[in-house]
Amino acid sequence: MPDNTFGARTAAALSRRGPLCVGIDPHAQLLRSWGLDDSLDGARQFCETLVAAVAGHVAFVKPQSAFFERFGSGGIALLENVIAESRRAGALVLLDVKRGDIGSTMSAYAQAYLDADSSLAVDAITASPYLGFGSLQPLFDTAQANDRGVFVLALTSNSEGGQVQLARRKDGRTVAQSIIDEAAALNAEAEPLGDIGIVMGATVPGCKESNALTLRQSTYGITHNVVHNGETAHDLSELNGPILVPGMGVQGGQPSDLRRVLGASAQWAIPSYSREIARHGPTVASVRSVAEQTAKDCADAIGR
Ligand SMILES: O=C(O)c1cc(=O)[nH]c(=O)n1[C@@H]1O[C@H](COP(=O)(O)O)[C@@H](O)[C@H]1O
Repeated sequence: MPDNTFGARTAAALSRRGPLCVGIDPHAQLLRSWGLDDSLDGARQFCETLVAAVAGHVAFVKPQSAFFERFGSGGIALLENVIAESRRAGALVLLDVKRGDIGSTMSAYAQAYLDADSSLAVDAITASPYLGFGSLQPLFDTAQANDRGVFVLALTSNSEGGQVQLARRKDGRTVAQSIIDEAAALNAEAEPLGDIGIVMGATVPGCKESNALTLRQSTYGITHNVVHNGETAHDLSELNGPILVPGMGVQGGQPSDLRRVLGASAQWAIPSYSREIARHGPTVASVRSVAEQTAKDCADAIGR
């Protein structure tokens, strides 16, 4: 297996730099809390500081496209700059765009974000499988041809996600489990890791392994809730791919949730923090220091 695949580059980055993804979300409230205007200029200063603080130190940075798109063409130019500077500093860039459309349109998104010739080309993007997992095939094909990756939403961190993602299919699996299984099929036999990641929020119910652990403790008085979680609990044991874990920090997720949600697959966790890290700005030193401490806390929790 060539060293240059996205899976191989991810495994190397997690070993070398530790398990952390820092979100770059030029959010109006964050800009104001840094004493900046909620304007393109403010966003530029915010991004320059974050990139200087973390892109040479953490495994992944994750700009969220919407926070750039809101400034129009100037915002897209800023995003291009963030991508180029972050990659130059050695971070893998995961662009959070959550694209999901019919296959022919997905080919155009693939060209925009995963084709090496595009000015917006990144190492990986997030994608939504809710027009059908197969509709994402053009992304998978372009990613493979360009040594890039795709992170497919499985069980998201927001409380509304379960309405769709925990629904049961006729075969008894949850929709989320079927997405995990489809990703696993694409990653089968890849070494050291496949190119197709999934997204699992830190705020979701535990995986089968951690539920088994909790059920064993049921003699000590654990509630019905645990049994219910057990029924919809997911199984990641065959995934063989990286797992983006948003919902950390401000949304309530803690490093200890990594094992609870991912079980042994936590070794491939990429815990993602946006506001929780950025709120320590506006200095490069304060942002870098909290990012380094957070990466260490996550590594300790995972046992990396
Ligand atoms: O794909 C994501 O990054 C994502 C998935 C998810 O399930 N939940 C989630 O909050 N996110 C993103 O993570 C960022 C929020 O991170 P915090 O500021 O750390 O809460 C936003 O950019 C969200 O779009």
